[in-house]
Amino acid sequence: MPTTPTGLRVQARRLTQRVRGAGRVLHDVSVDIAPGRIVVIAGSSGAGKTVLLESLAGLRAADEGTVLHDGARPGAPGPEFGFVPQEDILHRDLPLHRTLVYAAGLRMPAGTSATEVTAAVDRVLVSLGLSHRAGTPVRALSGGERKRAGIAAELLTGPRALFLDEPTSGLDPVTGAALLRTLRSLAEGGTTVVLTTHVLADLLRGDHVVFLSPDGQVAYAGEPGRLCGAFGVDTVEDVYGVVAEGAVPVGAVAAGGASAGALPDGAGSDGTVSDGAGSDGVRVGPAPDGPAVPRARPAARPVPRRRVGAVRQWSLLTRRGSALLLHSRLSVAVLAGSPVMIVAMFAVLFRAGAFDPADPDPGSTAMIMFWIAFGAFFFGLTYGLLQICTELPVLRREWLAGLRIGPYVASKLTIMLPVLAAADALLLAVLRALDRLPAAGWDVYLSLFVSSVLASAAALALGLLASAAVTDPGQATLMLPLLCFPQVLFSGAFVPVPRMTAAGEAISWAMTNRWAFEALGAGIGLEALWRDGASRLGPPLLDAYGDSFAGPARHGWLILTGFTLVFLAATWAVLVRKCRGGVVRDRAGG
Ligand SMILES: Nc1ncnc2c1ncn2[C@@H]1O[C@H](COP(=O)(O)OP(=O)(O)OP(=O)(O)O)[C@@H](O)[C@H]1O
Repeated sequence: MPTTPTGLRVQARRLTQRVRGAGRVLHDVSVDIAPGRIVVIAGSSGAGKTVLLESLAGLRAADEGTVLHDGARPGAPGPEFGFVPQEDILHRDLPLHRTLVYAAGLRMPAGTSATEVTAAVDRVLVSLGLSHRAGTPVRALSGGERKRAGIAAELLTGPRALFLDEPTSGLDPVTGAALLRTLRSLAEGGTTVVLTTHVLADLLRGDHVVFLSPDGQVAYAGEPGRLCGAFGVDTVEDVYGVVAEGAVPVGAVAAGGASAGALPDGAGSDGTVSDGAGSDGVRVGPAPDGPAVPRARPAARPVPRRRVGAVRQWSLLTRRGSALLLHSRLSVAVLAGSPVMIVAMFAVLFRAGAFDPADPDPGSTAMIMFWIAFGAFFFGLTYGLLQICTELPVLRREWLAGLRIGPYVASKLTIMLPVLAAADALLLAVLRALDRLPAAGWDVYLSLFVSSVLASAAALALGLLASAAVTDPGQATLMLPLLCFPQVLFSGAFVPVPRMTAAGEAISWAMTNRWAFEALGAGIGLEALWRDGASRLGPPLLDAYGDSFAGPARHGWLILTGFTLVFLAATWAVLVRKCRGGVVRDRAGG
């Protein structure tokens, strides 16, 4: 495993954090974490452990106070930074080794050869005891193995500091202890390790403990062995109890806001959590007066790494996305199943020969065109809706490591568009084969195909936007009917646009389905069929639909392309905002 001779020194000085909806979460917290140590952040649920961890990692801007890395504001994460959140930061469907190879491709500097990537992956797998699971899909790993797999991804670049949010939660005591031993060996190799935990045993396995009180102040900062004694209790469990009741360590200054103390510029000689408050390194009491908070120096920039270029990112993401799609049974079932089901339903619903000019069925022709438009829309929307929300934690972590959102969104389009085109072609081919569509020339079918694919592309982009905007797959599923309903009602198929109210007509402008319906109707020549066909129903329908099908199909294509671009741009903007939210660090490569 690549290790560094010296870990990162991490300091927080009089840090106060507020969270919208929760108010002040951390208050006047000061800690000084020396390189190569394991620091455990503990405290009751909601005490602010995660907020402190993210702040120390530079992922959360300080409301008051300062966070310093090696004495400077947190710089670009680059290879010195590893962060393992509670959520999985690896996709679950591919074998572990392959998953890590993709993760390495995005994290390691441009120019790293495939052999070097494989060697780095092999090394971290050995060091985390996962070599024998290299070929196992991530989803089939045990909880402990998955945690270690997440850590493995972070170790690929040999970080100087590793931040972990509850790495042992959900693990049995033996597996948890083994994970802590792994972290110990990393610390011995020079890495600074900071973790949050609820597991009592973890507190005693670190070098230092920062114990937060329920109101987000440091109740104790010091050696684990002195924790119980400091509060005059026998067990760590009791510490939680007395801290919740507002107890302070025996002999501590009780007045004022508790704090680990504002730090002098320089860690204790033991290089640990230190506050200048005595040999036990524990202070609970007001921070000393005076200019305790030094002004942060401009970030000392690490040696710039050459970031993987946008085209290579796009290519890597496209390959990974395609592999993930094919490995997920659910995705394959949705991709293949929904077109087949819809085509079968259309075949059963409509009679043959509706387009026969000698005996046309004008009402059915309009409905067939509408349902082709809606089928194309539905394929695109369902394919897009689960694309992003299911992997947001992975995206966020990779964004921090240098992933660009543009290539990410482009890769989604690259993967899904050919599948959508195939579904649309299948729909048209089957309807033609069953005589639900007329015997017309290639030019007509090319026009129908382009209209369908553009309708699918716009719906895919809308699905991606919704997927980026929601917070979980459950919300994305709820979006499906919400997005489909207006597309049906305001498409102009059931209530023709000229018969709508002014408000309805205005809304119909924003419906991609309206433009797809009109482009399809124009492409197949509905107007001529209704006007010249041998059906009495044709002229009244023509009258009702007005000039819906009068323009060239190209008109609809342009509008659908515009919608696609707007939705994609909005997806990009939402994702950039979600990734940036509160992050104070620059990104890898600037
Ligand atoms: N995104 C958020 N929106 C609203 N409140 C938040 C958010 N993040 C944190 N909080 C609030 O901030 C406080 C501290 O949260 P934090 O997750 O740091 O606690 P914790 O000590 O890690 O808790 P736990 O041990 O349960 O994970 C909590 O009251 C929490 O509800």
